Amino acid sequence: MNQMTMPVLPEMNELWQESLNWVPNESQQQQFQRLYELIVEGNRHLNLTRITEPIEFWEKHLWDSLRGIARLLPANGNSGEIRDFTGQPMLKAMDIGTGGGFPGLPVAIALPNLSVTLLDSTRKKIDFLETVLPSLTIQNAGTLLGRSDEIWRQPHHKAAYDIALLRAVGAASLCAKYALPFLKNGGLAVLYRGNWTAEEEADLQSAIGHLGGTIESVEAFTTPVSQGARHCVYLRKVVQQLERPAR
Ligand SMILES: C[S@@+](CC[C@H](N)C(=O)[O-])C[C@H]1O[C@@H](n2cnc3c(N)ncnc32)[C@H](O)[C@@H]1O
Repeated sequence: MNQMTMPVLPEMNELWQESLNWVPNESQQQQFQRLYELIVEGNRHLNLTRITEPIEFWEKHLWDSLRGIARLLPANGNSGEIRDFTGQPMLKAMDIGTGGGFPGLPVAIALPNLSVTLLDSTRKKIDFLETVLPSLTIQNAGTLLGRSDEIWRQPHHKAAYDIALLRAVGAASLCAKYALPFLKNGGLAVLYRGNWTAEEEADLQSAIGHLGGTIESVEAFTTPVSQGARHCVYLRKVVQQLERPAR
């Protein structure tokens, strides 16, 4: 298989359907393919990812990104409104430490009604993403340069988001400290993890109380091609934080 040809097209539709009960439409498939090409190209100048083989890219970047928000994916490829547990529409997501755009870019492609902010503290990565967005013709994502532990203090970012996504940014307790200040009451943080231990959960539990967060669920699953172990930890923002989060 040509390195630039990613098997996102019909070959993978069965796997999308079986594993996520969702199949990208043709335009989303083209955007995934283009994203793959742009990441492979960007990797020549920037250290974006070690994952560049087509199937691995599909599994560890596309599928993995979408597995975390599987509960929000509309069935049968239509782009329905996303609602939170109170029935309010979920409109704004923040991908904290997005790097080369994961999980935020696949999420923005899959959920066109969600507005996704791609936040990273590394200028080169944000500059790269600035070139990627027009190439993908994504209207519902934008970039933000800065550190999460500083940006959240700005009034238009504080408690302003419905969803926070964090993958490979640090310990779960640190991710929670980054995420919860951005969330509205009722908002959801998705922590993408590999293995998950009782120690991590205890550490997370003790970090989130004063930030107004609660562990809603922990989902354990394996990836559909290489059967790698994964966990997604879902945190719910239940009250406004009582103290300033630690840096
Ligand atoms: C290992 S990369 C992970 C990238 C991507 N989330 C992924 O899963 O492929 C971690 C990224 O988080 C960024 N980062 C770490 N701490 C951050 C913070 N407090 N605020 C914003 N970005 C941060 C780094 O610059 C880096 O690009």
